[in-house]
Amino acid sequence: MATELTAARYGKTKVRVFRIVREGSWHNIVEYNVEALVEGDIATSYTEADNSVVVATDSIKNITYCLSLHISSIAERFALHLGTFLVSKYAHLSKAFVTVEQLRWTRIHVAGEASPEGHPHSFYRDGDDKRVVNAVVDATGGKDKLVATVTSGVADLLVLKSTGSGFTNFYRDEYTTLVEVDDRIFSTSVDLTYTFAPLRIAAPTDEKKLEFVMPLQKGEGGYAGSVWDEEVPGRARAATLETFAVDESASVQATLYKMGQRIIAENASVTSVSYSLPNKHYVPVDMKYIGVDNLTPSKAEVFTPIAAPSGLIKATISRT
Ligand SMILES: O=c1[nH]c(=O)c2[nH]c(=O)[nH]c2[nH]1
Repeated sequence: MATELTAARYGKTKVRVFRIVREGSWHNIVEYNVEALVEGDIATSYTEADNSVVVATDSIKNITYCLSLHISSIAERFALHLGTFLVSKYAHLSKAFVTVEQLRWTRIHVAGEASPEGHPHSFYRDGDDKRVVNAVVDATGGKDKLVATVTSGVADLLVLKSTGSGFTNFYRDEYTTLVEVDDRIFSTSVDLTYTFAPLRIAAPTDEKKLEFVMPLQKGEGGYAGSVWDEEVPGRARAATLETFAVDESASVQATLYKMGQRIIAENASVTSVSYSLPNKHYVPVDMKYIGVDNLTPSKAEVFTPIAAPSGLIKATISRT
């Protein structure tokens, strides 16, 4: 029997990092869940039990912690830093795939407090949605010609509107039982990713590569391609929420497209936007048994949330 190793990638996942950035008594915090996987000349570790080519996943975890000392609040920057480090430090590793999931921590505001920016060291979790960054750092064209592809976005942003949504004029045939409605609940858990133009990254020159800090901020130079814009995550989240709220939704599909159009329009560095939107159905309860009309869409007040099945609407909108 002939076999061949056709793909191989390994690394550490679920590396949990919490970092305090101390500016005297003023603290900034970030919490990341990190995955860092690598590809390269590692085939013999699978095919010949040759561990000499394996940078242990434990070491990859340790590197993640070390680079955490350089964390800024910009998850993209951290992901690129880690990916660049891995392919620069190890000659035989040619690609790094880094995913950073950032959890929400928002500063608490205390009534009468001195600082309008909030409490110096106290925070709360103000939502279960996460910022998610995927960075691929590719050294296959040479260690001095690193190319990075970055997609960022939001996961698990749960939204609901109680009207301003309908679904009519859909295709009908012998399988159609769905009734047209001009008023319904629209709820979804937004998964959004947006892609930046590929970046060229200056190879680290620092001998001690741990001290190498990514030259990724505006004006620092060292990379070509799109201009890095730290405001994109906030704008993309706001565009998603606001479009969802104000759109007189003809369908999940139509609202999704408007959200994507707005993100592309507002963010020059974004080349494409993808959404994955489950249509979380809420079914009006038939309350005829107590003489209440709860089935007329615009009058319905009592619903059963249906966990499964749900619709699932996906699309990518690209700049042309
Ligand atoms: O917005 C919607 N899009 C659909 O494709 C669909 N299909 C369905 O049954 N309900 C809905 N709603």
